[in-house]
Amino acid sequence: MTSRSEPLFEQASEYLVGGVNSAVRAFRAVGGTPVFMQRGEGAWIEDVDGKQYVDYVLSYGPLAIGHAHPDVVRAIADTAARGTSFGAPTELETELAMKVREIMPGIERLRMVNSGTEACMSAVRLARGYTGRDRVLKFRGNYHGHVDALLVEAGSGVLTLGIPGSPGVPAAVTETTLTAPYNDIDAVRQIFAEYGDSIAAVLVEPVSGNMNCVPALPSFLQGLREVCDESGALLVFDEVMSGFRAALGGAQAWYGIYPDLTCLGKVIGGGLPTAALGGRADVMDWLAPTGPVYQAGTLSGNPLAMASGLATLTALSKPGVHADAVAWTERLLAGLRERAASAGVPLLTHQAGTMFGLFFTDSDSVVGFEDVAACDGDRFVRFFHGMLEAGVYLAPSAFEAGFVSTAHDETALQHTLDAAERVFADL
Ligand SMILES: Cc1ncc(COP(=O)(O)O)c(C=O)c1O
Ligand SMILES: NCC(=O)CCC(=O)O
Repeated sequence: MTSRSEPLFEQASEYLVGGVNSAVRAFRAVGGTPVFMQRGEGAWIEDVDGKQYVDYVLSYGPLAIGHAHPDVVRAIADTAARGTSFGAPTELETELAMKVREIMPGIERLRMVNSGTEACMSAVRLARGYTGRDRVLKFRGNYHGHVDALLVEAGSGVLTLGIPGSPGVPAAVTETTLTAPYNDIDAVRQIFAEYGDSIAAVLVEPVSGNMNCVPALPSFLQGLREVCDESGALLVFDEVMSGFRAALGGAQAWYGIYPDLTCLGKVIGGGLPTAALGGRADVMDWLAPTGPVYQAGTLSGNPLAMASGLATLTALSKPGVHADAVAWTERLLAGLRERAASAGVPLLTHQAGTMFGLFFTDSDSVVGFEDVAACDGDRFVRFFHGMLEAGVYLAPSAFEAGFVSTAHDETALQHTLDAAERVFADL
């Protein structure tokens, strides 16, 4: 079947690098042409040929209440009609910050930024400024945006495209970056025994969503909290993905383990470009203008993004709304496991609230990058294309997490499970 996506992609590739504006959108790992989309409503997206898909990418996470939610569309339109940006404070910025603090009480003070990358970049600078130390520790397979110092053994597109450490990042910049295997607290303790006095921060995805979906072991996060408390390093949870998803209050609420700083992104903007760094007021106040650590942004706290984020978090935090989406995700995964088992396809699933992971493996435990890499990649590629053909949109990589929204309903569930039953039969 020829699709309008093919000529559009060919044309795009003449003008845009690789035809895309984010490396993960290319179909390099699965083959074929990226599908061009033209609209979305609720759980569904429509491609340029008019074909409909149940969407489990949701713009890589932000659309927690689905596409084009009327509250979000109205909030953006009403705000835009009054002006799109001022370079001066607006009430909306405080309103969104208040909403975030209501949902995540550990976050006393925030700074709005434009992307998850910026939030993580500023977290590293702030931690270094606050502690007067240079080193940071991150984990293999975790992704914190394309921050120079953090593009070391990173997940997401770095993994998918097999780019080990990115050219263009000077060795001097990553000399102060230490890495350890995810979920391995003994390795962390060894690193702290050697470098503890010079570590400014430990950055971790408390639910890793960039090497497929791998939740941290509670003992691992607890251990990180302890080593940070003992050594004076700051614990930074990168909740760009897990925020408002692992639980409404993020992974920190899910585990009951609280970081010093939190990076937020994706859902906080409800599909418009905003993100935030937040945390303990005494640390956050080291940022300019109250403190000496410089941070700024022309469009930071943009009114349209604030309005979109506020409408999204308001709808999502109504009683039972997030919980219903979590229950829906459970039914999705149970249905997929049941159908895979009937077809004799080994399938392990992970769930963290409205995030999920599918692993084609006989193993009953996936806790680190090596376990993810050992899964059957060819089977994933066949599964991906089969589901795409059947009208189910998944990320084009076995190293990405899946996402569910509050708009995913019985129709979407049945459509997905019927598709999976047919696809599993041919795997
Ligand atoms: C955990 C995590 N941190 C940081 C980022 C970077 O966010 P952005 O793509 O908005 O720069 C992402 C996703 O891209 C992410 O999943
Ligand atoms: N897991 C991948 C992402 O969350 C980011 C998407 C992107 O870089 O476009």
